[in-house]
Amino acid sequence: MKLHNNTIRGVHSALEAIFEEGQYADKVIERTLKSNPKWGARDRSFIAETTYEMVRWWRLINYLSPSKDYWDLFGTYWLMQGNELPPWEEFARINPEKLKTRYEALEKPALLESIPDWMQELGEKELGDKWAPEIHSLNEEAEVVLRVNTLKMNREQLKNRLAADGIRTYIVKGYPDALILEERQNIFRNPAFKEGLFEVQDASSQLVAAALAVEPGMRVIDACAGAGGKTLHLAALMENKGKILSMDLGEWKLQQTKLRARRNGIDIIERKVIEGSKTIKRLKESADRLLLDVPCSGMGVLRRNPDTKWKLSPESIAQVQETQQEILQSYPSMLKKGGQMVYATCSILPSENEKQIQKFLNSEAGKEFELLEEQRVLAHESGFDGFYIARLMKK
Ligand SMILES: C[S@@+](CC[C@H](N)C(=O)[O-])C[C@H]1O[C@@H](n2cnc3c(N)ncnc32)[C@H](O)[C@@H]1O
Repeated sequence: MKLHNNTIRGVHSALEAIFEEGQYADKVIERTLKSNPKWGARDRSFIAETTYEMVRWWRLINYLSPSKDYWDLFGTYWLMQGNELPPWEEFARINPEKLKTRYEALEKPALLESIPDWMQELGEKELGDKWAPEIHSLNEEAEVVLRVNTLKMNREQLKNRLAADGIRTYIVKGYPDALILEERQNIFRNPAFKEGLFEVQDASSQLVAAALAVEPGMRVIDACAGAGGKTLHLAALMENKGKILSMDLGEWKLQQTKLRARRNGIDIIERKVIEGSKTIKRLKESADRLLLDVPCSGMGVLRRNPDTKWKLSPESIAQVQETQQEILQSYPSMLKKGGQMVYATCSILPSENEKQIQKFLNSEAGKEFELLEEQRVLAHESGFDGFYIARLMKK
């Protein structure tokens, strides 16, 4: 592949914004591409992919690179990918043989997998033998997975519709609404997206709403709804009949659900900002089903958000664990007796998952609950994101 000076500069400025200004990788890439409308499709995908991969391998690249200069870092990455460097003076400091020898001598797993030392220790402690294959898998590029909006068409129809536009997809057993793109591309530009025929949602994430066993006509609360990915799926499973109360701390997040619901042809969603314990108390025993898609470390979705590796810390994980238990202690009061709830995270750490559920069940608030099933979805076993899903019933 031929390298172009200006696209490499685009990657440099994106990396600068991510590492020196602490901005989120996905937002930075979106902005970089938007501000340079002259770049063609190839240049765009080069910039997006290279930035993501350099963020993912940042620790290893920095270890192997002769300096912290962005040209040295890029050149090192380019060689690591098995490419050759053009004879540009920008790459004069890089010695491919030296780099290869240094790489081959590496033994430290945290360097080889390009993660912080604390993350390696935590992963080993929590997952034992499963950690090595899991982190290896979490370093791979994520696939683009669609969820067909069954309110508008079935999966086969969507598959054919996309095929007519030259977009090839395949299906995987066990995920009834999922279609996976054979080739990565900007699918949001396709008219089928604008018509609300699908959402982009990882296959593991699609298991969450499905686990809640909703039925048309039910009253459902999605208590950590964010921008509404699972809310939309719940509405489709309910055939757009009944009521979903979509709640979160921030109004701006819930606003996004409004637009998405309109595109999806959904009109059973009500939004409510959580203003404190009063909001929760007012909804006592009002829901047939409750989804707690709680905030988490995001350690199961490192494929999609590789910058999480560098933003997380043991302290931030401890803090989010506190929030998870607070939510478990208070929100289930919104569920009717005989109702069911799902607690889910996109983390692979038992301390955010099984251990939180056990702590809840052993507490006063958890006394009335029974654990019906739990699924630990690991990336290296499923091929998709890492998730945890527990279904409980209020007796
Ligand atoms: C994993 S995300 C939710 C993703 C969303 N369900 C989806 O499918 O797109 C967790 C959400 O919990 C929200 N959150 C954080 N603390 C909360 C709290 N105490 N109560 C309710 N929501 C909270 C965050 O704002 C965030 O949107």
